Amino acid sequence: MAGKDKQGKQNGAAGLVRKDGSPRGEQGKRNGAPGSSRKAGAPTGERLSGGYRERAADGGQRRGGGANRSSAAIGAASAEDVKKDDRIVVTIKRIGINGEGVGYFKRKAVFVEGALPGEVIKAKVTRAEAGYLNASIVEIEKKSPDRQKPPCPVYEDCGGCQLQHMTYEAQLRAKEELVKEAFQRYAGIESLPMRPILGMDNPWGYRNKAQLQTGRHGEDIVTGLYAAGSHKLVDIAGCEVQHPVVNEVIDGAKAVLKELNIPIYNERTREGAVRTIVARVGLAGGGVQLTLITAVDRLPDARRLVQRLREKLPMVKTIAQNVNKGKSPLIFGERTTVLWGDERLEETLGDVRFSLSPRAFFQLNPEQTVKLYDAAKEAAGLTGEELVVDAYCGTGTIGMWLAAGAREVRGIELIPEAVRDARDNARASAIDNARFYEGRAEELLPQWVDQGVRPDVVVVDPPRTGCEMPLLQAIAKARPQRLVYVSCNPSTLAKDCKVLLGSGYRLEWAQPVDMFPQTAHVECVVRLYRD
Ligand SMILES: C[S@@+](CC[C@H](N)C(=O)[O-])C[C@H]1O[C@@H](n2cnc3c(N)ncnc32)[C@H](O)[C@@H]1O
Repeated sequence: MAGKDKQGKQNGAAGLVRKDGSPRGEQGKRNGAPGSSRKAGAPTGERLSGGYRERAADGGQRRGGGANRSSAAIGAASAEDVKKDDRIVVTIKRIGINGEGVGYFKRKAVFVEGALPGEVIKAKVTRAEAGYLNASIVEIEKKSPDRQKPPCPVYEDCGGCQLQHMTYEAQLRAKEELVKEAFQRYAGIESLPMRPILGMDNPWGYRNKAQLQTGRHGEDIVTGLYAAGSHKLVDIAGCEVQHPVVNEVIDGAKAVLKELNIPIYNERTREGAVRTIVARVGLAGGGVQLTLITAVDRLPDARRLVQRLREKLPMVKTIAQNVNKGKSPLIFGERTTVLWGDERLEETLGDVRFSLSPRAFFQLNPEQTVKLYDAAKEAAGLTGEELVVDAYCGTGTIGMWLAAGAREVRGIELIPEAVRDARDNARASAIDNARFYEGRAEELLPQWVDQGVRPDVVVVDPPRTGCEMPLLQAIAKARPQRLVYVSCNPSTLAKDCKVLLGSGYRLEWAQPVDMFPQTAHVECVVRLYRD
């Protein structure tokens, strides 16, 4: 999944904040099985919870000689005896899929938020299940050299990033390990042919879009994310993973809303007008698209508001209003009106052009998206003769990336709006050998195969849950020579690869790409082939 923005989801599903201020991870953050991916509110590129406050950074010089112990019970004889609130000492082995440290207590997996590989942690058990323990840091007995002070002052509360307490080099290593470990565990591949992860030279300021809830702290307007399950809005002004121009526009818009006394929406009372500010910067020189999402039809003082925004923020090329009166976690409502400026933001990714309406999806980290798509192109190994199926195609970007090298591309996508965008984007880029079909990949591809369609290359880029079995079966039946699997979830990637390996494919290489530095996300392209 490449830089998916999940436009619809509110960031507010992220972030746990303990009332007592102790490290997070104690309030059922891990609701599913260990290592399971977070589904709700945890799409790629969107905000995940997982900040952490280091409590006892004593450099590992504490009593007890913990540094030499792999794990030790404090008040418990075996892993099965361990209960909530018990203290244990655990050595962290690796980073888990949500950015937490993973260790073992008497062979039982322990998930410790904020802990790093190599660290020895005295931890308090926050959840004791048959197969795993969740625990929070009480004290770091041995500290990793990879630990750093998170640059962001609201790292813990915001929850948008999970790995700021780790150096970037260590983040990249941890992501490679995540991929390897998933293939060992779920596909039985001990020695994955994996290329070094593609990271960023500057792992900050890469997000081209912010969509922030608005609220008031006294006189001030704040923009940020709601901590999960609460009405606490964490102000993330100046967020360092956002593009600086995006931050500038958010700040300027806030100042104008305050100056004109525009009513800010109150999540609790459900009164007020402006509930979300969305700013997207076009890196191809298109300026900034600014959208105010309101809980009311009429934006108060709209004329003066537009005028002041234009004066204060000359980089803004579109000012739009979207109306969302709903209670659901979706950010955008159905109706968007451009109040001033360009209807669309013109963007490019390589040679592909995008004409983006305020709601349209676009990759959040274009620099890394190009690396991901280039890896997909290499994996596809096109000669100009191929029929390529791009399953789960979203707005069609991967298919369009490949179209020039293929005879024909057929994209399949579930969401009608995305299919329309894909068609528009293909037209804008004068790509005439790509068609986009609305439907379920696991239904359409089997139908096509039954009708005798035989793709030479299939690309899949499914949601975190991975591919549906009927799709994998249809691929096995159609026997495309090359299979390109693009994934944002190493676990489901490895599981699906196991099925594909069982149906005659071989795995040539895996290429991890760091689409979202400072977060626990890792994308991966895998090339599979058969003779
Ligand atoms: C990970 S995104 C991939 C987007 C695209 N390949 C890109 O690079 O931007 C997954 C896409 O699959 C779509 N999707 C989810 N379930 C689907 C299904 N059963 N059949 C087809 N598309 C589906 C989602 O709407 C989403 O656009």
